[in-house]
Amino acid sequence: MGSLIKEERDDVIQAWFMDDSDEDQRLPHHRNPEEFVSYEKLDELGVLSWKLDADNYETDPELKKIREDRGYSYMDLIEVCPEKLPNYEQKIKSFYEEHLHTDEEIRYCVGGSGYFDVRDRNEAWIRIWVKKGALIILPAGMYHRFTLDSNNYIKAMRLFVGEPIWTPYNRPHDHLPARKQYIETFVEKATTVA
Ligand SMILES: CSCCC(=O)/C(O)=C/O
Ligand SMILES: [Fe+2]
Repeated sequence: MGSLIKEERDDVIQAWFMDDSDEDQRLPHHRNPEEFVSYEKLDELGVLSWKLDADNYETDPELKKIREDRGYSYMDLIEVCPEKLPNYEQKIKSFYEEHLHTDEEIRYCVGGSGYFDVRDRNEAWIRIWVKKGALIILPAGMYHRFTLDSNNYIKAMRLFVGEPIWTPYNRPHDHLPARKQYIETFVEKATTVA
């Protein structure tokens, strides 16, 4: 995972660069050889992650603190499977269209698993596999998509600051302020390093 020291998070979150194959989106799509992506690299892209106690999410003090620190007042649960999600086929298709949101996308996997794919600075796809216990935050303005894996089920907590806005803006939506601000963070980081 880029670092030789194993982290607790590795059990529930893994990330790797994707191959270019058009095969079933629910397959892992590793490159050959596999190229894993470190948390540091995800962090540079603005993607944050934690491993939490998903069996006790209702009382978990760590989740409570993250919500308080980041102002996540809204919370609901979504189950992605044909029996539980209305308009399942349509939703699955739209989740996998490359899109961005004008706010963070915060998802906490409390059951099942799935893949969040995000673009790196060179437009390569990074696949982030989340399993039970993984909380991830994708920054506003980042192009991404979501698919179930071959287990075909995820139960996720959705968090938000205030009233949620779920609108996906399919690529291209480069003119949106959220996208411009996201790009600007790279420019700022590059300037700071130089
Ligand atoms: C696992 S939650 C469903 C996916 C979703 O809400 C989203 O916006 C994907 O980008
Ligand atoms: Fe999204």
